[in-house]
Amino acid sequence: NACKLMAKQKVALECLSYHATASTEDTSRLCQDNIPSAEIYNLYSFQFHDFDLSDEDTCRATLRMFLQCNLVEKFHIPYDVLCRWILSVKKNYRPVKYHNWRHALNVAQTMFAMLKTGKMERFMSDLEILGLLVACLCHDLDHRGTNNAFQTKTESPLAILYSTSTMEHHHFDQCVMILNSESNNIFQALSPVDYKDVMRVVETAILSTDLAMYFKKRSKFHELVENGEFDWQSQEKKELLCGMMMTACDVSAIAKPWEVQHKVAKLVADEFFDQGDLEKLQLNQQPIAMMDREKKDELPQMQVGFIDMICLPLYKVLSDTFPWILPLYSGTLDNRQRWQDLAEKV
Ligand SMILES: CCCOc1ccc(S(=O)(=O)N2CCN(C)CC2)cc1-c1nc(CC)cc(=O)[nH]1
Ligand SMILES: [Zn+2]
Repeated sequence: NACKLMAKQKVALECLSYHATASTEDTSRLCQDNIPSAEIYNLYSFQFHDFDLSDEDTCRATLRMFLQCNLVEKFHIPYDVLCRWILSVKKNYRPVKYHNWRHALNVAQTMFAMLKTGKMERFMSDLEILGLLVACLCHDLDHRGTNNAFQTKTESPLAILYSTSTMEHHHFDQCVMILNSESNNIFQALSPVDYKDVMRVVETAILSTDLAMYFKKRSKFHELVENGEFDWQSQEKKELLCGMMMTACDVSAIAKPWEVQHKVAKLVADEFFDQGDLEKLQLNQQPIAMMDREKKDELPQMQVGFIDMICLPLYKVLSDTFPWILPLYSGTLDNRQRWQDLAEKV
């Protein structure tokens, strides 16, 4: 009957999440590790990159960020649960060229730097800081290296489940699946009210990483900044600010020193080109220029467009209110010149 079917499905899901979560060995190893300082990992800097970090270092750096924000004490997160959760999140990223675990780490580190070095933490409650870090680490979980349009075009099961912000709903789903897995719930000690609130922060933040949502919300955000909005404490305004911060972190590779930006842009391009190949072969369709490796010469000009359309306006409006994140604006401006020079050479 239906109850038995539901029970079977529940068991199957738990079994699935069992295999999707970290092993006991990996967890205890990370648990015993000594965790280098935030300065050793350069976590306070807007120029951070992960190129020299081993996989284990990426997990230790993530632990260090939680420790620096005192989140373990404030929310009574059992240390072994936090270690297991970090490893489970890492395990649920696929080895695609760009939207992998290291992208998630970089996005979380930019959030950490915006909160600390950018002094934005003063506008955030501890619960919001916890939710934002968790959202950054989980925001692209189980990404397949293909975008929302591709899910729709191929009528993938995900597009049938979610017709808008398809991938972003799936990323949040995966985040919930991990939290509901045995000894992976870092929110286990929170009160029911706090649990509901932090899950709302995480869900809103992850869904706001759909660039289509960013375009919708940013005019409202500009309006608030123009009117000299300071308190940012109303629920609606806070969610708007958190959404803008998530996009700022998600695209922050554009603001990194040129050597870093150049390497990361190649990873982005390679992943886009792989999708373009799939569209040509699987769908017999001509991909958009951004995903067509025959048009790689147009890449520098596309980056200038990306900077002008998405990145600079966002970093400008954010740094108008939060001046200490200006390095994101200036770093992007420097890279704009580099891409412009390359665009003129071709
Ligand atoms: C580097 C390979 C080319 O990369 C791009 C090409 C075009 C544009 S776009 O702004 O014109 N635009 C974005 C919205 N799409 C719906 C339509 C196309 C953006 C990028 C880009 N995106 C990211 C975020 C994943 C990172 C990055 O470095 N570059
Ligand atoms: Zn992302």
